[in-house]
Amino acid sequence: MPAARVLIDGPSELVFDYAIPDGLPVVPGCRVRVPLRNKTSQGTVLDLVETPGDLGFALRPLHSLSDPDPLITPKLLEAGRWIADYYGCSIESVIRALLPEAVRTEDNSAKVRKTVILDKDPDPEVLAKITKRAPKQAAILAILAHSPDRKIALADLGEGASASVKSLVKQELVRLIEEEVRRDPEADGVEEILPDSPLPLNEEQEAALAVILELLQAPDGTPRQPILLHGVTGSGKTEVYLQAARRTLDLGKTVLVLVPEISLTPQTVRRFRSRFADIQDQVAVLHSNLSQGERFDEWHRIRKGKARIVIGARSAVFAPLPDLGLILVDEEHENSYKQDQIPRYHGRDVAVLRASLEGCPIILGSATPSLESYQNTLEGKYRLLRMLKRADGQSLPLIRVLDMRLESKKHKGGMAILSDRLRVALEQRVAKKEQSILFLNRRGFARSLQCPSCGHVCMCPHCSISLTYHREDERLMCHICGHQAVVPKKCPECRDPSIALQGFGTQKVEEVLAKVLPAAKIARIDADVMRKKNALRDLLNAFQARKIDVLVGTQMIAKGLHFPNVTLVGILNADIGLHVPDFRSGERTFQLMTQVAGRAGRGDLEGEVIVQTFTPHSPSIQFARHHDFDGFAEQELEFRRQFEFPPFAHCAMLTSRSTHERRAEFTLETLHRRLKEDCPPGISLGEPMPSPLVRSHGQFRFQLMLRSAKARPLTRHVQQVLQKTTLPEDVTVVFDMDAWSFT
Ligand SMILES: Nc1ncnc2c1ncn2[C@@H]1O[C@H](COP(=O)(O)OP(=O)(O)OP(=O)(O)O)[C@@H](O)[C@H]1O
Ligand SMILES: [Zn+2]
Ligand SMILES: [Zn+2]
Repeated sequence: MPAARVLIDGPSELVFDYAIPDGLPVVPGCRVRVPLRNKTSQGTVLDLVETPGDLGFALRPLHSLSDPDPLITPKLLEAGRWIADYYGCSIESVIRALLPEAVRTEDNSAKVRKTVILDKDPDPEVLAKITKRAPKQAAILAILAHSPDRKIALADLGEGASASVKSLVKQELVRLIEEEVRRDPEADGVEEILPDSPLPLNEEQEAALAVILELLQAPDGTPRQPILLHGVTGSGKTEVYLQAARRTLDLGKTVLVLVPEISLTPQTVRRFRSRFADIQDQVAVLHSNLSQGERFDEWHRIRKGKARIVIGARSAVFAPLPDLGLILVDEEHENSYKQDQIPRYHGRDVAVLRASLEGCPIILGSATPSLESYQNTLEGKYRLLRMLKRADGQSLPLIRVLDMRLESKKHKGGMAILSDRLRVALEQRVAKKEQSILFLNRRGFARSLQCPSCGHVCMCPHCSISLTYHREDERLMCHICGHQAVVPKKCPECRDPSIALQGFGTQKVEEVLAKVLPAAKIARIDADVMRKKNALRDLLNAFQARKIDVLVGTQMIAKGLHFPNVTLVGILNADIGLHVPDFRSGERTFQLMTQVAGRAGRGDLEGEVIVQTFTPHSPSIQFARHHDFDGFAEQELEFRRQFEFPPFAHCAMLTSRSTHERRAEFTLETLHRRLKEDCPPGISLGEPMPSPLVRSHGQFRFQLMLRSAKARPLTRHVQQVLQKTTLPEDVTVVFDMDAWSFT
């Protein structure tokens, strides 16, 4: 007799076996009610297990199914197990991600309303009788006959109608049912959706779509290689996604679209809504502002196959779509796909896994592919498709790199925010009624030491990343190998004593602009604006309507914006991101520059990009300037190979945190010592050291980097050590596999 192995809801991760009552169709993924001590609890069936006959006691039977169908499909459950194993987290934490809170709690049960339905008109004779004897009932019949779909909510018939309806039901003239109503997140109708139709594709798009269609139509069970679609900014990737999605729906299958963050990609979402305006009720957009009730309804609409296109950020990778036919991952290089809380999965990587389990094609698209995905194409794991021309026939914008060391001299040692060149370019645009966007690079934080006159940055001699400045003890430290140096009194390069920290914010930029461009309308997008509901959308709409001349923002607005009247894009401090202690800093700078530059010249007008930097010769800036992804990738991959960084190794972070500095440090040192004992071959263990952000939210943080060509042995080794180590109560230890953040 198989028993059900049930994971009980709740933080304690209890797992018990229960006997299955006869005839109850229990399968893995089902939600069940079970007896626990003297109460009833809910849980999720993880597995069916054979119990030995001589257990010596009888297993308690489970009570019932909470839902007639398994809420987690076998494939999603399998993906869940993979995540737990790969990222070293508990299956309970993964189940929480698979089944959102809103779906697990029973209080959010579907909203139903009583609805009266008229299936056929009553005989004229019968009707005549009713009209005479019961005019109220006759009136209800008349209303129904004229209602859309010949049905109406009981509540809409007004008070006191239920007795009449009851009587009509008794006479079998109408039916009364309980109908589920959708809590429609778009019901407030804030945005009008204008339908649009497919564009005739150009040659490159046609070729890309043909490959995707071939995979779509391949017989079930054919292995399908993931596709990396490298298309330059404005090459029309979205159009390819839209047409591939339509074909998938035509085949009777469903489509999952992952975007970096819904609030940051309003234009992409709007294009999907417009293209599928004819089947608007089949489109589900999962964003973080959904109420619990709305989330519950959308989730069930998806599971029942009513919503056949799902657009969402990383957690949508678990959307319970039946018959999944296609997965699209837009801007696959974006680091927001990595979840920064347990379970710390990477949405793109889980999407690739899910596609392989579901046997469906997956397209990873980007103008600046991640080196991980690109390396996978070089190794033949993924297939590379390219679109190197802009869809509208325009050329890629001209990029000018401005050496800010010269500007700084002009401003007598002070930091120039706006070069003369950029200021003049802005003035010209304002005069011509063309629009400009200015980006301020705020990735990481300016903790590296950079000389304002020559641009020199203090680097680690062993790791080729910048050293981090620690104010507390006036030291520079490498966050990979632990190398330490004293803060130089003069720039080692040019002897300038004003070597200093740099950093300014969007607000400061707005102030400066207001002074130099008094006639211009200037608006700013930053974290403050993002916190207000609809503020971003309203701002972008105003920009679209040309009510704003200059838009200032951080790179968080760089994604997917398409404004034909923008002819100038400025990047104020292109190299700040280069000097954060992160081996991906060069890659991020290249991506940022390319993406941001791609916002210029997207209409009939030609675009210009001005990049201000203290390190004009840095390779990421030069390759971006020449729109040379391959050149950049070749050089950067060589560096990663030499220093054993991803994609040539998996890189994990172990972090300890506590309000108690010594205890956090001591804990990590203990773990380090234990990790060192019988460390499996192939794992390279870094040294424990303070995190770059050594104090955050009142907690002290220490970190340790681990690298390994193979992921599993690393995760297992760390898990084993963690399991046999008792941590002090006030210390939290976090393990992050394939880490994307090193601060
Ligand atoms: N075949 C086509 N013919 C004409 N215009 C097209 C075609 N395909 C796309 N476009 C238009 O070109 C512009 C850029 O396309 P799209 O935004 O899809 O590019 P993208 O590759 O997704 O860009 P990005 O990566 O920069 O966000 C859009 O205005 C789109 O409507
Ligand atoms: Zn210098
Ligand atoms: Zn180092």
